[in-house]
Amino acid sequence: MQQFEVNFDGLVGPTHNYAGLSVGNVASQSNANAVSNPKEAAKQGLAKMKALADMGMQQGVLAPQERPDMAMLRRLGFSGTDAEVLEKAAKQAPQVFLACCSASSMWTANAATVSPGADTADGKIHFTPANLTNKFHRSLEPEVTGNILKATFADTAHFAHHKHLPDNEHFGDEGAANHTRLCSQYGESGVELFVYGRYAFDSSKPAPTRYPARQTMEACQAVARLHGLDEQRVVYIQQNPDVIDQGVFHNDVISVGNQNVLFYHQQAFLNTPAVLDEIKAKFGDNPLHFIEVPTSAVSVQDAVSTYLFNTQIITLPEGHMAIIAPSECEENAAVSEYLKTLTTLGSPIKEVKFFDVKQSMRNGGGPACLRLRVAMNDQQLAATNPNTLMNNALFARLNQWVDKHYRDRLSEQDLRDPQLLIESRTALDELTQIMQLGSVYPFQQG
Ligand SMILES: N=C(N)NCCC[C@H](NC(=O)CCC(=O)O)C(=O)O
Repeated sequence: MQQFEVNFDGLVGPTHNYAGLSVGNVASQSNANAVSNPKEAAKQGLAKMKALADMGMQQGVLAPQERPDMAMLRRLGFSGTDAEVLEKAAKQAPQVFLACCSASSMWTANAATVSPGADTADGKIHFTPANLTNKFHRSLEPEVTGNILKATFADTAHFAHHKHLPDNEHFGDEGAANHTRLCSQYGESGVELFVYGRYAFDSSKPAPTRYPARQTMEACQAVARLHGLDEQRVVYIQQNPDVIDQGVFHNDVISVGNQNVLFYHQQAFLNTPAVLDEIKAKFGDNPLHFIEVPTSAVSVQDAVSTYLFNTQIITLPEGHMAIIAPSECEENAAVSEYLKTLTTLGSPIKEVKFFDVKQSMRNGGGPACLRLRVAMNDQQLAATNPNTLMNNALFARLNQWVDKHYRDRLSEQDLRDPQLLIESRTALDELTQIMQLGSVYPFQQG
């Protein structure tokens, strides 16, 4: 039986824009009100997906969500025709309106936490959509995320879907962005690392003071329980509150792992030596590589501005690993210098490949934010909706679809245009046919 890690990247939605919605996310805040280019954003994402597929990787696509979120605007009391709802919301509550327009579901590292069958009690792949409670615009995602995941991984013989955790900050959950799995081979049982920023029910514990900790310890434990994980193969790690206060709003901004490699910044975690000891003990005797990047080589500030750790570490069919980095890493002297030495350290990482995902980076989303990892075997892959898997035909079809429906310029003013809502729904309706997802969107159900 063959084993793979399949990356499911989020397709950028037609309303991709910069609204400064994420307090604690430096890029989001500093690009507030910049003019976006949804067409370019979607194409940058598709180019990355195609490049990985061309490297021999299994690559999937997750559909974007319906925005503006008309159901939410109506739930919040804006009434009338669709055009009237948009107009009233934009005028009376501009920040609420902008939140309901965000294309943030593109960052599928926050779509869900996924545990492969090798780790779960029943041998199925388990999915729990993230509730994303800390940011209103992101809290709009989990229901439809669940629909899209079920349409992509429909076969209940292989896949188990849970409801997202309670919509409350006590169970704040940001999905795979705070979850890493270490293993020797993808099909063998691994050690799952759950990283949290604070304790919800114990205020005596350390917590950041400037920016929010989005993920709680209690949420991590709930997901591990739901997925039927063995506690002897789970490590709960507290993120260093000082780095959250410097803009590390998710663990995947300061640490990333793949198979037997954990790549992390010196300041990423609290009590690092104890954390590493626990990982080693639970991982067992097979070789394990900890690559710690010292502050003297790369500052936390450079890590945040270049997204050195929001890289994808992938195992190529040839057997060695490559690191997929945003082009910002190449443009920063300290980080590009570090990456040159990284491939000579004797670890499995032998290659660095740079990608331009600037449209996403300006909102604080690097290559790793754009993908959800699902480790699976060939039977599970065969049970996955084949129309979501990247190949030459799907790449060409999705590029055509983007060309037909997406704008190349979007400002705050444009978001209230009722025509944009019609364009977006027309595009998504067609997409559900291309990807054979069924009626996953509220506008298709009402
Ligand atoms: N690190 C990972 N895995 N994901 C990155 C998510 C970026 C996203 N940005 C935003 O939602 C900005 C939207 C705006 O400001 O318009 C967020 O902060 O949740």
